[in-house]
Amino acid sequence: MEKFQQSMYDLIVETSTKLPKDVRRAIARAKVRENAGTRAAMALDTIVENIQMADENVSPICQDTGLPTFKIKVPVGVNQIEMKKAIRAAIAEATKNGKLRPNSVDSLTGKNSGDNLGEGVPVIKFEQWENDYIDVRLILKGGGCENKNIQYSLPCELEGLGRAGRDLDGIRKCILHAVYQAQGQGCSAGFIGVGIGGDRSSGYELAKEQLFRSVDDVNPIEELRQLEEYIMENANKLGIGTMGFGGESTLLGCKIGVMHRIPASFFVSVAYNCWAFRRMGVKIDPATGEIIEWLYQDGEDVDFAKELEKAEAAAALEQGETRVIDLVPPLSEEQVRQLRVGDVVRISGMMYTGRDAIHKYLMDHDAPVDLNGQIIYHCGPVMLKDEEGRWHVKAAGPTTSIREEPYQGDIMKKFGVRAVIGKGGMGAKTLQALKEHGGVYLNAIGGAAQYYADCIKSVEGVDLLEFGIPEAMWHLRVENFTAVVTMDSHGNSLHEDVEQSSLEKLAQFKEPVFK
Ligand SMILES: O=C(O)C[C@H](O)C(=O)O
Ligand code: SF4
Repeated sequence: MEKFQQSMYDLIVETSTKLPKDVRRAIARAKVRENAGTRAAMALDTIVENIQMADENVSPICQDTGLPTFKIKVPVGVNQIEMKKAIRAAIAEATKNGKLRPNSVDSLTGKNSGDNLGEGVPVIKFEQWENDYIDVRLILKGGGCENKNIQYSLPCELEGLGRAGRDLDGIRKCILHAVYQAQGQGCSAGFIGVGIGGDRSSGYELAKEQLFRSVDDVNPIEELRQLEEYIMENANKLGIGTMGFGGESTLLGCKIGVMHRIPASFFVSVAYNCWAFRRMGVKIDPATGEIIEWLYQDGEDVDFAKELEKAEAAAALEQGETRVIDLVPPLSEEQVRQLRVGDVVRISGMMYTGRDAIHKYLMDHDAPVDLNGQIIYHCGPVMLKDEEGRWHVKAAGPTTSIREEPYQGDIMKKFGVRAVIGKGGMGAKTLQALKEHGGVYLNAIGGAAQYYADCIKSVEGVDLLEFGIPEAMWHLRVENFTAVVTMDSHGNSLHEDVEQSSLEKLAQFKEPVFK
């Protein structure tokens, strides 16, 4: 088994940097479905470009490399303790090389371990089987989509859909609702795994297990095959679209599993995965530890380079209609008040990262830099330090902004911040503050971590690094950083509009379908 650690390192790097073929095909299908020239089509073009860049740079597709979860099947007699050690060493190595973001945080002290190791992290689950090879599957599921997982206890009342009973039709309603409640915040278009039955923990476990199925497989249970097909057809009618921008592609895959339950409980658990669906698998020779075969690689590959050529043509078409505005901070109130939902902005100059820890800190501390007229970027990047002590950005896409909702408006007013960049949009409190203070919310494309890293020309400083790499305040000099205005200073919010219209569409699915 001497090669096992190297094999695990290769599996981690491949999973973080290259999407499997079945996922690529699903994304290509979404592109075909999307109407050219729309914001959703533009978002999909950025996603495709990002996938291509991650391939070429062998760098993380998304900066959030998740909570690494390994599912391993071993022949009887294989030493699981040694395997665990090798996996932990491979994880630490991949983190050191910038293939994973240091993502393991002590839940009580908030301290980042720095190497992705920690209490219960990574997750490694073993099972024995009677085959003569080892099967290792890995999923890197990020926090934004993990936060959109949801569990229903039937019977229940669902917004838009009414009563959901303890039957197939009740399950149907839960799944549609799960897609609706995620909106664009889990970086739609997404993939869902559904677990029917079990208890609260085994139900979620079953839901996550479904994410290891191939996107193109067919459910062997006839009712579930029908339900999967129904969901794929109808969830895309909710009009949430890529990034929640509205559009035709909201869901890229739906896999449903079932297990027994106890009489009093009836859970439907849904695991939501973003478009950056990073899961991979290998077969391993138990004698040497070498990789015998890569999984999820059947069928046709998608040539995203060709897709990009088509995208360029569409973008040229679109530019005539959309206002594209160049911004160089510091921004004045007047400049910001001129921006309207739907405008595209291109930023050159400085921006400062700030996410959960920074927002909480700024509520009762001074800012380490003058933020007057500046832009805060909701981002937890992957950073590497070179031998001379200079920092380099390895991946830097936006994080889910709604987590900062309790703080954002107050922080903008307190420090004179004029714009925030993130993804998924923010709520009523921030919208009100944008109006009162003269501010704007800019939506970047979630998961496009290579695309944005490329816009960052230098790292000019860092504050509060004691919060850990993802949570520190990084001072970034950018060039032509592109984002869409989705909330403006006149009370308009694209997110509010899409949420409202998708709720109306959800209500169309109220009547029973499966008797
Ligand atoms: O932690 C992050 O960088 C992002 C997270 O995955 C998110 O979707 O908000
Ligand atoms: S930022 Fe988006 S793409 Fe990245 S892990 Fe979070 S949900 Fe997924």
